[in-house]
Amino acid sequence: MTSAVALLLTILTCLLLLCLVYICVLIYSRLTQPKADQIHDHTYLIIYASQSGHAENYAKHTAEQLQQAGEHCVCINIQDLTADQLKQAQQTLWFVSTYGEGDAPDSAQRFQHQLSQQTLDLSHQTFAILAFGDRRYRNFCAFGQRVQTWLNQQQAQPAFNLVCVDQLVNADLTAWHTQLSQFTQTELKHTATEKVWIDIHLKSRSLLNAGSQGTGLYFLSFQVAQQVEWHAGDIIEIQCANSNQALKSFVNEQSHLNATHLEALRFKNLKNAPNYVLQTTEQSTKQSIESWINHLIDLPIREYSIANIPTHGTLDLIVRQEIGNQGLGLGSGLLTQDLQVDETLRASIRHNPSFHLKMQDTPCIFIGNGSGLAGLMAHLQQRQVWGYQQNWLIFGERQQQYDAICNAELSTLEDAGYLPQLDRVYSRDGQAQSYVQDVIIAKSTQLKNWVEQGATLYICGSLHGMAQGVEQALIEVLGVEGLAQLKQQQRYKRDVY
Ligand SMILES: Cc1cc2nc3c(=O)[nH]c(=O)nc-3n(C[C@H](O)[C@H](O)[C@H](O)COP(=O)(O)O)c2cc1C
Repeated sequence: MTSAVALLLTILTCLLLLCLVYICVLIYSRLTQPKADQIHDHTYLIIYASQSGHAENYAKHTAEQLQQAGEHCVCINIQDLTADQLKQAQQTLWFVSTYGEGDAPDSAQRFQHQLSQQTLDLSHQTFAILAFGDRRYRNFCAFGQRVQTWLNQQQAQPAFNLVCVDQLVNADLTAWHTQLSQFTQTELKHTATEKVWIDIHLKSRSLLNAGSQGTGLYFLSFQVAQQVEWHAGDIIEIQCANSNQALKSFVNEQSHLNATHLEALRFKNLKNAPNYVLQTTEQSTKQSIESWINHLIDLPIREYSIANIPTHGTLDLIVRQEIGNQGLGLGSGLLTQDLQVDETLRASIRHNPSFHLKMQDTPCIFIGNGSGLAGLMAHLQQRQVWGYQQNWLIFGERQQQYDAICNAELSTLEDAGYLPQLDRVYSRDGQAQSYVQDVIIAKSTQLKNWVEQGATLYICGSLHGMAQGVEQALIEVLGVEGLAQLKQQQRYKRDVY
C-alpha cells in the first residue's frame, strides 16, 4: 500500500468515527428531550427558567416529590420548551426567576422572543407559577408576572395566584407549598430549602490590591472536608455569623446566658435585638431563653463564586469589601476582617448549572472584572485539567500598578499554553479609559472567528457597567440575532451581580 492510500484510509476512518460520534450525540439528545407525546392528560409539565440555579433546584425537587407520590412528571428547561409540549399539557408548573432589570434569565430568551410571541389555545390547561425574585430590585418578579399575563392571554386557567418569592424567604415558599399540595393532592415537603451545611476553616487571607483606588479585594483560602465536591462555576453560600468579639460584648451584661446560648446566638442578628431581661420583668410572663433566642432574626446568607476546583485541596474565594453607611457589609466584613485564621464558618455549596463548563474541546472566551475573576479562574483551572487549551481571558480593572490581581497564576497558565490569549485592560491608567467591552470591539474579527469555531462565552463580575457593556459590544459585533443564537445554544453564560 502506498503512503498516499494509507493517508486516504486514515482520513476516511477519522471521518467515519466523527460521523458515528455525531449520530450518537443526536440519538442521545433525542432520547433525553421529552417529546410532546410523552405528555398525557395526567402529566405535570414542569418548566424552569433559572439563571443561578434556585428556580431549577426547586423545579427538580418538586418533580422528584411528585414522581415519588406516583404522579407522572416531565421537567424541562424553558430553553427546550416547544409549542407542541405546551399545547399537549393539561397541567403546567412554572419555576421562573427574574434577572438583570426585570429581565428573563438567559435561558428564556427563545421563549420570550419566539414562543411567547405566538398565540396558542391553552384553554384546557391549568397552571401555577412560582416566581423567584428580590424586592430590592425595582421590577420584582417581573418575568414571572409576564409569564402569567401570557398564559392568561392564551386562556390557560390559574390553579391559584402567582406566588412571588422574595429572596427565598420561608413564608413565601410555604405559601407555595401549601397551595401546590392542595392542587396536586399530594403532600409536598418543603425540602428544597434544606441545605447541606459544611464547616469551612479559614487557612489564609491576603489583600490582592494594596494601594488600589477601589475597595479591598481579598483572596481567601479555606480548608474543607475531603468529600466536599463542586464544579467550576458553582457558588458557596456563607451563613453570616457574629464574631466572638461581637458575641462577647452582646452578652456582657447578661449573666443568665450560658455557653450553649452563646452558640445559638452566633447566627442571630443582634442589632436592635429585644433585650431578654427587660422583656421579662414579671415571673409569670417569662419566656424561656431558648424561645427568646428562637424569635431573634437570623443573619442572612451571602453568596460568592468559588475561585478554584476541588482537586486543589482548598476552597478559595475572591471577595471585594462592600462599604455602606454603616461600615463594612455583613458578608464582606465577616470574610475580610472579622473572621480570623483557623476560625470556622458554616457554608453550603450551591450548584450553578447554568454557569458550568461543557466537557468538550471547543474554545472558551472568559470575560470579567474585579471579584468576577473568581468564577473565571475556576474555569481556567478545570480546562487545564481537561487539557483544553483554546482559552481567551479578557479582564478589566482600574490600575495596572495596584490591580493586576492573580498575575502569577495567569502567567503560569500562559506559560503552560492554556491561555493563548490574555487581554488585561485598565480603566484608570493614563488618559484613554479602557474597558473589557472596548477589547471586544477592538478585536471583533478575532472574536467572530472564535465564535465561528464554536466558542462559548463566560461572563463573571458586575452587572452594571461590565456585563451590560459587554452585552452591548457583543450585539455590535455579532448582531442581535447572533447573540440570541449564542444564548439559545447555551454558549453565552453569565454569573453577574
Ligand atoms: C444581577 C441580578 C439581577 C436581578 N434582578 C432582579 C430583578 O430585576 N427583579 C427581581 O425580582 N429579582 C432580581 N434578582 C433576584 C433573583 O431573581 C433572585 O436572586 C432569584 O432567587 C434567582 O433565582 P435563580 O437562581 O433561579 O436565577 C436579580 C439577581 C441578580 C443576581
